Amino acid sequence: MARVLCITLNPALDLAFNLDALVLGSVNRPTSAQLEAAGKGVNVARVLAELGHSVTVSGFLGSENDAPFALAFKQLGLADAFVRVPGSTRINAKLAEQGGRVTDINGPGMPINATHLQTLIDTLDAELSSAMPPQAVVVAGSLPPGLSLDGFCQLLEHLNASGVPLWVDTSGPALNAAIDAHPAGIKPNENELADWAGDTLDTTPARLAAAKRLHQSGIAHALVSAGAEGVLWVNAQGAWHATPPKVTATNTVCAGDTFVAGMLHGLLNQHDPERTLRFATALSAEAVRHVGVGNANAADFDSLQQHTRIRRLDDSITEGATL
Ligand SMILES: Nc1ncnc2c1ncn2[C@@H]1O[C@H](COP(=O)(O)OP(=O)(O)OP(=O)(O)O)[C@@H](O)[C@H]1O
Ligand SMILES: O=P(O)(O)OC[C@@]1(O)O[C@H](CO)[C@@H](O)[C@@H]1O
Repeated sequence: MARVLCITLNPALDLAFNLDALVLGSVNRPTSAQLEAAGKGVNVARVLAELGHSVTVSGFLGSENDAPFALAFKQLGLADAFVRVPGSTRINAKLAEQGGRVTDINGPGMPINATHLQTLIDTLDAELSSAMPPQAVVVAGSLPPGLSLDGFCQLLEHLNASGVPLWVDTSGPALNAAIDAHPAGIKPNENELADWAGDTLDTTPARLAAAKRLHQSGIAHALVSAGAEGVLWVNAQGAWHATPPKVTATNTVCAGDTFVAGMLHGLLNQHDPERTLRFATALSAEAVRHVGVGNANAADFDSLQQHTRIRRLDDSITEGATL
């Protein structure tokens, strides 16, 4: 099993409510509520740890409410390299209705300054130059207030310079900056990538063209996801489309993070591309059936994998996928 460093610059406590139907402007009484240490990189770390990898988590945490994170990291066996900064980590509300609609209310997060960023870079340097350095680094989620795009680029350049494959999953202007940094892997969804692509990506050919452009720009693993319509993957060995199995989607919040973790799991284990993509797609479909990340130990996980459709989109030779 591999060592992975998962960085969440703007983590969150996710407050997930299940509601029959959300009524705006009224008192809503959810049927259940759950508070969990989260944020995209933390979610990726959860999945990888459950799959048996050795995972270190880092980023910025508010020192005033870090107890639920410390507890979750202990329970999951995650090594905690988060930099504590004054203040409270944000709380993001996830309102899931019976019909499958999910409303996310994501707070801005705690302000970060240049000293905090330098402390983080020093912390990450220590991880990267340790006797057992990570075999992959993931940076996932939005940027906290005070962390400029220049600061983000500086961080990405620094991580890239270590030579460890870097995967980035973010949105908005930070996504464009990440693409320019040429990480090893990237997985925007079709809406997040539309701005960079200069077009709506509402068809498979449009998403394939965008994924090819991403790959040609120097990104080894270009992935574009589109919810239930599946995901496109372009790398040096070829191009694939995966269609997830049909499931009842009750909470899609962690689907993308589960997918990224599933891809890394396959690549780090040097599984072939089809097996890698099938596993990641089935695991992310598993995730949308409930609150939280996907569970590869679900009783019907084999069946979910069997009902995941993988299509090769080109004629090039398939070899083992590498990170
Ligand atoms: N309704 C669904 N049914 C089956 N699988 C789904 C569904 N929604 C998402 N998935 C799976 O999850 C993967 C990622 O989903 P999506 O494209 O919504 O990513 P995302 O927008 O990054 O997710 P997130 O909500 O975590 O930010 C998809 O490629 C698919 O495999
Ligand atoms: O505001 P960001 O950083 O873009 O997204 C944060 C977030 O919505 O992403 C995860 C799901 O992917 C949640 O755990 C978390 O609340």
